[in-house]
Amino acid sequence: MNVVNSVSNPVALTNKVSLTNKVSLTNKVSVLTFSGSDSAGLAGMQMDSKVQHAFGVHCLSVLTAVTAQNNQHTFLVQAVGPQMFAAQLKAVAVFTPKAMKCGLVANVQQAQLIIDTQKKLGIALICDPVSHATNGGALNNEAELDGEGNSNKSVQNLLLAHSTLFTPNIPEAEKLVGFAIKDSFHIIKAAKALLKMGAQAVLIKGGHRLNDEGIIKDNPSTYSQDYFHSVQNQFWLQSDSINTLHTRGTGCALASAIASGIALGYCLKDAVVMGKMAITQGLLNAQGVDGEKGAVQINRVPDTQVSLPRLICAQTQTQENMPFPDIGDTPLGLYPIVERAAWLEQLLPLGVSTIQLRVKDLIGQALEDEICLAIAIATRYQCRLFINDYWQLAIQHGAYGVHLGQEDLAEAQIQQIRRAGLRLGISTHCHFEVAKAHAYRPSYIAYGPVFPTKSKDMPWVPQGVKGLAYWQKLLDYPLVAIGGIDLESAKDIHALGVSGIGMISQITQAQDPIAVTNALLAITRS
Ligand SMILES: Cc1ncc(COP(=O)(O)OP(=O)(O)O)c(N)n1
Ligand SMILES: Cc1ncsc1CCOP(=O)(O)O
Repeated sequence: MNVVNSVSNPVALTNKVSLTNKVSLTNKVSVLTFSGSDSAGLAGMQMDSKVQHAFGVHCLSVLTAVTAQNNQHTFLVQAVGPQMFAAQLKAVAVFTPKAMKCGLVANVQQAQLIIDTQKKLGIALICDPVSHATNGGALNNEAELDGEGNSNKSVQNLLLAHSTLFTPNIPEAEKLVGFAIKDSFHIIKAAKALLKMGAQAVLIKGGHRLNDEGIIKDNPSTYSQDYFHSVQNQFWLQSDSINTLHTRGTGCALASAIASGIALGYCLKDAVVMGKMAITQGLLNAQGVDGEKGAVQINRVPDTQVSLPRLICAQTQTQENMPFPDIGDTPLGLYPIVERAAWLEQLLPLGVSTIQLRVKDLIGQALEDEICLAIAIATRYQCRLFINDYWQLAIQHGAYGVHLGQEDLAEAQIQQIRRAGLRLGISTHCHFEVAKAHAYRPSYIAYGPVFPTKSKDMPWVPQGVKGLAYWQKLLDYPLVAIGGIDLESAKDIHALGVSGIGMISQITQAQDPIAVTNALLAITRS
């Protein structure tokens, strides 16, 4: 089934409330997990269970095999027999999992039963094709596990054809597509081939094997990058490489983190970003065990900016890898968003230090005149004026900055804005968009809607104060809260320590905009 297209609630197509909001105190959602047991406790079901627990999700555990392995050797692998496999499936049938995850699948019979279960439940299947442990030992080769003579390749082909998301690394993808993957073009070609073979989406884990030019090389490169491909979305997730020995269990952990995100109600592309964040943070926290090589350590929902990948898609323009200029030492504070320059004459004398001109109904000379007038007033009051959308006019007339939405990013010449020395603010509404904004290194990130808003049609679930708190904790960028904020809620939002509070209607529709602005300024200065 297609997570992206088949969710009945249209809101689920785009985003959900934050993780902090989403985890219910009285009931957990579950992920139906099919994996092997790893005697070293570094991968397999042991890792799946830990990761899902970290996300506040319950791990329903159907064991596919028992493996006797450590970091050096795989001693023995025994598939769980058909009777035991069926009994486990029967036992977990009382639950109503929200996603499925499979790792090591021992044989075609198991694969078929997993697929039958997925069809019956109609939930997403996140499939990590496991064939070898990091110690090099085969985990589901045909001789040991499949008495029917079916090869591992047929197990993977079967699962691939029914996966909502399939997450091979490069060697695993190479085996399935039948050609060598040597650069990023081959990765894209392989992703397309895997979709043709039936997967609804793939995430090819390039890991350390890609260098800056997208060419695979043997030495660890400066960053790791994974490629996501579905019919609707294609993007790279790029993170700085982490120098650690303790990398066991990353494949299992990634698929489990993504399945957890789906179970919590996030759409696939957000769950994939969350999964990548979990791995990066988990590698930074990784530890050895008794002096032996250890595993990625995921013990909480990812909550640091260093874990956030840079999301690069076709529309992302070449990066100069330079951040946009900062907004200075003074937080953005109260950030009114107005449609005419005349508002600046009213609000700036009150001490408003950041404002946005968001004109939606003018074109040509009238638009340019409005922008010029706003810049002149803002300059007089030394106020930080951001121009919404019209970046060329903002550059031409020397505005302080530009604010762009996600769609505008594709059309604007970002490098021109950067080279002209203007600040850049970017709107975001979910993990996917925050990771996309991060690739531009903007001056600030705006996140919303915090509450329901009447000022703009928005398909996004309002995040609430808790959702915003998650991003305020995570991001090092100055954060602007926006959407449905009023005098009362402004206090709670300010208390989170956000840099700015963006507002349209509370000021522009107020009976007494001056009084409201003064009251809001008192809050943001407190
Ligand atoms: C501070 C701030 N945040 C968000 C927005 C919304 O911008 P955008 O997504 O470009 O949508 P429109 O404003 O163009 O409708 C904003 N303008 N300012
Ligand atoms: C433009 C925009 N972007 C996210 S919410 C929003 C509208 C904010 O307006 P209001 O403050 O009236 O809710």
